[in-house]
Amino acid sequence: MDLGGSLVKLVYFSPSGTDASGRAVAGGRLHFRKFPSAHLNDCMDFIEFKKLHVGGSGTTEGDGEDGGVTVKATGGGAYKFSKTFQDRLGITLQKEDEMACAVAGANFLLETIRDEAFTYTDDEKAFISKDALTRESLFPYLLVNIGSGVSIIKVDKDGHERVSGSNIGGGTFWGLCRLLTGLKDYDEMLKLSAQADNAKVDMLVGDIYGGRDYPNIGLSSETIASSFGRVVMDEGSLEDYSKADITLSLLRMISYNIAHISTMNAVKYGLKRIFFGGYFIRNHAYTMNTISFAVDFWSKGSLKASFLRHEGFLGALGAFLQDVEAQKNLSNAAQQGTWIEKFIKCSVPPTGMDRKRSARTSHSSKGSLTTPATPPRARRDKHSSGEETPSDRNDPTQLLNSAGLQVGVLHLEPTLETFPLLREGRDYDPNIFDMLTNTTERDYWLDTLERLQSGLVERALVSEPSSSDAKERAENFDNVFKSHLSRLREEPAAYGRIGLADLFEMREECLRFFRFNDVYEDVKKQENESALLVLPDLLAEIDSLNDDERLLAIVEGVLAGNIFDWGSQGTLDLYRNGTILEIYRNARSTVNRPWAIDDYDALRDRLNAPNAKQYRKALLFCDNSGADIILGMLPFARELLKRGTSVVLVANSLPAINDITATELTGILQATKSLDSQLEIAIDSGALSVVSSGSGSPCLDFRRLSNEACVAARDADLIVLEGMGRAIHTNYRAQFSCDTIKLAMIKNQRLAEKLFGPRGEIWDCVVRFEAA
Ligand SMILES: Nc1ncnc2c1ncn2[C@@H]1O[C@H](COP(=O)(O)OP(=O)(O)O)[C@@H](O)[C@H]1O
Ligand SMILES: CC(C)(COP(=O)(O)O)[C@@H](O)C(=O)NCCC(=O)O
Ligand SMILES: [Mn+2]
Repeated sequence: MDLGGSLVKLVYFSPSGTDASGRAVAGGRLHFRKFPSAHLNDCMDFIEFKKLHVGGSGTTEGDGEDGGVTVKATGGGAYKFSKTFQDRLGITLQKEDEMACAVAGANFLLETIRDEAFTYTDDEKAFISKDALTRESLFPYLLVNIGSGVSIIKVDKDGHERVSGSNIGGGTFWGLCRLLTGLKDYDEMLKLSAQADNAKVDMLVGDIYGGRDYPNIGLSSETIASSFGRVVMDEGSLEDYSKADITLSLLRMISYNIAHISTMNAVKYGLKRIFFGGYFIRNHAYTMNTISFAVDFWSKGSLKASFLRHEGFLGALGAFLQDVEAQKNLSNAAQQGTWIEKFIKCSVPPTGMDRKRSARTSHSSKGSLTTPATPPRARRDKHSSGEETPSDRNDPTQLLNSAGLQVGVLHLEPTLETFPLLREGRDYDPNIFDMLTNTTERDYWLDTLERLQSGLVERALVSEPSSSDAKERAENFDNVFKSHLSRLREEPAAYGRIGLADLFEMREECLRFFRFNDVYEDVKKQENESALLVLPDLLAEIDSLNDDERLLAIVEGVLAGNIFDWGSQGTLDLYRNGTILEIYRNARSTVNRPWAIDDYDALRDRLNAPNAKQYRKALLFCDNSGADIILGMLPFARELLKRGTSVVLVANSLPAINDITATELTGILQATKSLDSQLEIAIDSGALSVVSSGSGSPCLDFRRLSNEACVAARDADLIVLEGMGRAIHTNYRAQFSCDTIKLAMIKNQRLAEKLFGPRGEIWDCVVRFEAA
């Protein structure tokens, strides 16, 4: 914990415990929460609700006074509230140095978390690349923590020193603002300042020089000559000024002052980089613009201000990292594993937790952590006390906005690794386009996902006909996911450099958060059963063809099967006008060459040339259930097996839309054994096997693949990526160190045009063959 003058910040780790199959796994999640220091009870309620006071990682059980846990704590409140925590929760606060914690937090974030640091110019975030933030290139730097007061710390590779500070900080802004405007809500103050004109309050250079610049010393007429100086000129009193203008003027005064002192210190110590943290910044555009401008101005362009997304949590995270156990666990796990940030706010507990709580609620004055019984409304409490009110807290939309969504939950996934056959290394970006800079694409996909929402919510409801709270959970899912979408519309860089893959994954995570674990379960089951019925005839038909005809029929089968993607509007529309069988027949008869991307000849030559050397081992990354996997990918696998290639089918660990999961696929393979002797032999001998990918998304990020898929890849010489999510939205340009086949049917008109130009059309296909 970091118990500051204004806010209490809490960082806690929830260990994973066991995975889906019940195996113990390392890793877990780092959560970030803040509470107003004035409402310490809310913080203690939360600790009690989450049972953080009964031990776990980051707390040390049984070694505090009275056998309670100890919690690493920093900030003045660690002293001031020591007794309060002991009395109410039996927690012993173990005091840690504030500067050491801020530095430890900053270093950890900079070295570990993707897109943590960014520069800010004219309302635009530019994320600092990981290469600039390695141990070698990061140090020394200046860390400026703007909390209630300001600490200025010089950080070296092996130590730090608080070189300066200022009493004019976030608390000053907040205090003066309250006095001058009567406003108490911090966010309201910031919002106000966005539509204000500080020139009404500040004395500008132009006010003194009769509207002219003062070019000799580089001052434009717009430069503030004297903050609040205009008031004296105008002989004004408080009523004459708008709250908004006063707020902005204060904000600029304080931001400039801090930036100025920081720049002088950076220059004095010869430091090239300044990172600004602390909750004062609040990811607020005006504040960051002002600080960036001032650093640039006072350093004559030689320095740039950088900001941290976890701005307010440096101290609390640093305190957490002081715990020896926590440190050991994290660094062990992080050595092989990956940190993945997920933006599903756990602010709205699933209703199950709600129940548990109400049963044992007795101490709490406000039932503040429960899920609403009525649908949440997007409104703001007019009589806001300046803090999140219980009604705000019950409102997922409001929570997402007011809780400051620029930080997510950090998942430590010790079993996910970079795919060994990925050729690009550090430069690899799975996404086909950059959502941050490409506004048209961003808008299109945000719109598309928004339009698909109502159908998905309906599906979620239908998938749980006998659940009494399904309606409520579906509504919460809808609200939370939509607020993510609107958050991204408002501030595209809110979550760092996320791409389309992250959006699709976020949607799945949101579903899971509201306990919709597999909304297509029955659809998948039914389509798998139907496809299995047809499989023997299809295999007989395929076997009657000669080598070239057979390969072509098999590839066509994969493409046709890939039409069954219930996440695309195009397929959903087809289904309204025809049966599954009709869609399949029609797809089979229309996937004719030439395809939009057609490397088939090269592929055929590679496989069917007279002396062709067959592949040793192939990894097939599978996509959808039903006809796609059973009538498309399995015959393809069987063909490779026939040629002596061993085949590993890689499928999702967790459900995503109607994608086949590894568990389901294992069941399907068992079922095929009685239908086809070749498959039976291959399965029993281990020549055909299934591994899970580690993913629960319709897309694939090769930087975080399951350990078993990575192990399976070691001696593979062919990989096959199937589907729009895995081969187009992601990995379209990815390059691998072995031969690669990318197969997909494009189920979106606009995407087809984007890929193939004006002649591109929905249902076009991609057959790409790339030699190692
Ligand atoms: N919701 C909020 N409530 C209060 N202060 C906020 C809020 N959001 C941002 N702030 C600003 O952040 C400052 C506190 O920053 P923080 O880094 O938490 O420092 P401290 O540890 O001193 O509390 C406040 O003084 C205020 O300027
Ligand atoms: C989520 C998907 C990438 C899955 O496609 P698949 O990988 O199954 O081919 C796809 O359904 C999609 O992009 N849907 C949204 C766009 C649309 O409705 O056209
Ligand atoms: Mn799919």
